[in-house]
Amino acid sequence: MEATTFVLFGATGDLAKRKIYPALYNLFIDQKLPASFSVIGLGRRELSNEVFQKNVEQSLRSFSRRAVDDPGSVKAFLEAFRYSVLDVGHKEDYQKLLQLVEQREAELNIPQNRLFYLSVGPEFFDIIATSIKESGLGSTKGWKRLIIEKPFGHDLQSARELNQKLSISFAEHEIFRIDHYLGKPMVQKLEVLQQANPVLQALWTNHYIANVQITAIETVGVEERAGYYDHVGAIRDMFQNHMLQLLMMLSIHLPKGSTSEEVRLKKKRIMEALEPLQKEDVAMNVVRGQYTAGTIQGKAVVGYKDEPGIGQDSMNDTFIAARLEIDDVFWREVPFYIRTGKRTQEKSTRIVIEFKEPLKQHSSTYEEKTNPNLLIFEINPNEGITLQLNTKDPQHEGEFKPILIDFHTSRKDVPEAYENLIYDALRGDPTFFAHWDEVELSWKWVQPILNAFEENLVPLHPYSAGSFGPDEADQLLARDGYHWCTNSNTDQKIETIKGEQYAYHTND
Ligand SMILES: NC(=O)C1=CN([C@@H]2O[C@H](COP(=O)(O)OP(=O)(O)OC[C@H]3O[C@@H](n4cnc5c(N)ncnc54)[C@H](OP(=O)(O)O)[C@@H]3O)[C@@H](O)[C@H]2O)C=CC1
Ligand SMILES: O=C1O[C@H](COP(=O)(O)O)[C@@H](O)[C@H](O)[C@H]1O
Repeated sequence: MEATTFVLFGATGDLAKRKIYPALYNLFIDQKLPASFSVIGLGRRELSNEVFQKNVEQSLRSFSRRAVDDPGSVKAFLEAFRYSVLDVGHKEDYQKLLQLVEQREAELNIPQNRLFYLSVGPEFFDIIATSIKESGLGSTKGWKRLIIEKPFGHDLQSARELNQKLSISFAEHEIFRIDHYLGKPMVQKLEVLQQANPVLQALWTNHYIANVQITAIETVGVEERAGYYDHVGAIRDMFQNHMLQLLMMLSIHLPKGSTSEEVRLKKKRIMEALEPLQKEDVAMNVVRGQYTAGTIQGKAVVGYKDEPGIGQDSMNDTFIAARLEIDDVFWREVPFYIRTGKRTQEKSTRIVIEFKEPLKQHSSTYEEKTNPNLLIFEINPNEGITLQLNTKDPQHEGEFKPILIDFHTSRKDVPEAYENLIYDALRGDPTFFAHWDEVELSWKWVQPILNAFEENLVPLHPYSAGSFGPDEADQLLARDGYHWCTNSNTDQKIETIKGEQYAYHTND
């Protein structure tokens, strides 16, 4: 991997502390960083290099999945870090930064490969990109890349404006838009699993698949993010980006050896084939909810309106469920159900594929006793794949009973999303970053929903914290004869498996 200078805007912030430093450290331990690597952290507050390095070390101790117990490794890692004060609006700070970058490049005798990571509020993306160009930081003899955090715009128009501004300073192939769901190992495996398994390839169509359910629910509430979250809600925070990316990754068909360009093109095709919603149809296909007081894992929690920083009149959505259809030859008439929400009963990110039951109409007894075949991709907090099949139960007069074929991975062996993504950006591999075309098409699809919410055309359903969202989200599926497959009605009885192994379980 080529020697690189990693320039981190927002080096004193929460994301840097919790995700970026631990990811860099884990890559360092795994020898996945360039041999010559320089990090320059930026923030408004005055810090010496020593204090900055101490802060980074503290973040490793708090958040790294790897042990931080070898003083030699920790020291070698921290030696790469320098700090410079920068206020995004101060031109002279960029000149100071340029001098420091060049000085470090000279000291380490490395080419001018510069990776700029914008871990700051979205209001600064534009000015930083422009200043990188104007200050000369972007005029390198090597390559330059820009990693940009979410949110990418607030709606279709603002996303287009932001992209237009960024494109003055960086070409599309130099922009790496983070969607951390694309860095999750199981999401990255979806592509490989399909390419490497003819059985999955063969089944991946509307001939065999009855419906697809994509869930990302969490027990946490708004936490300390009222200022941000109350303006975006679940629709912008999760649905427009993470959930639609999961839908794209699941539904693309990829031949073996597909390039990153082909992956992006296929994802774009999916978004283009997504049946558009008219504003007037939103209420039929989208459910929005807001949590009220309840109990989560035995603990009483307040409702959204009583959270710090949220007003009693807030109409913000903390839960979204939607029914979507992809109008292409593979997926026509297969409903995709998506739901995401805060303060639900469990933390679970998963994709469930429910298979059709072609013989169902021919035998009433068969119909009564079997369960649908399910293929479940567990993404978070556990990672695994489960296939639910039916077999006969000799102990119960030959009744059908579901069995689960199950593969789970131990969490400590799984790289964090940010590790995968930073590693890819260092190598210049854009496969698991959001291309502008996808971002624009996602906003385009979501825009009528935003408009319908704005005009109050969609009821905001209350749901108790600790539930699975409003009942209306269940009705979305019930109308088509389906129900959400949750942990409690599928694999609740799978034991936790330590290490990486295959297992076979019955579900009785
Ligand atoms: N935290 C998270 O879990 C996630 C965050 N994100 C995104 O990552 C980005 C960063 O978030 P987060 O770390 O939580 O934010 P924080 O508020 O914790 O940190 C913001 C950073 O920006 C710096 N900053 C603020 N104002 C200026 C300025 N005028 N000039 C220069 N630097 C400035 C701060 O430095 P200082 O105060 O020292 O000046 C600080 O380092 C955001 O876009 C957020 O949406 C995305 C997903 C998850
Ligand atoms: O991007 C975000 O994601 C988190 C959930 O991420 P996960 O990796 O824990 O599933 C969500 O809590 C947050 O609101 C959102 O901004």
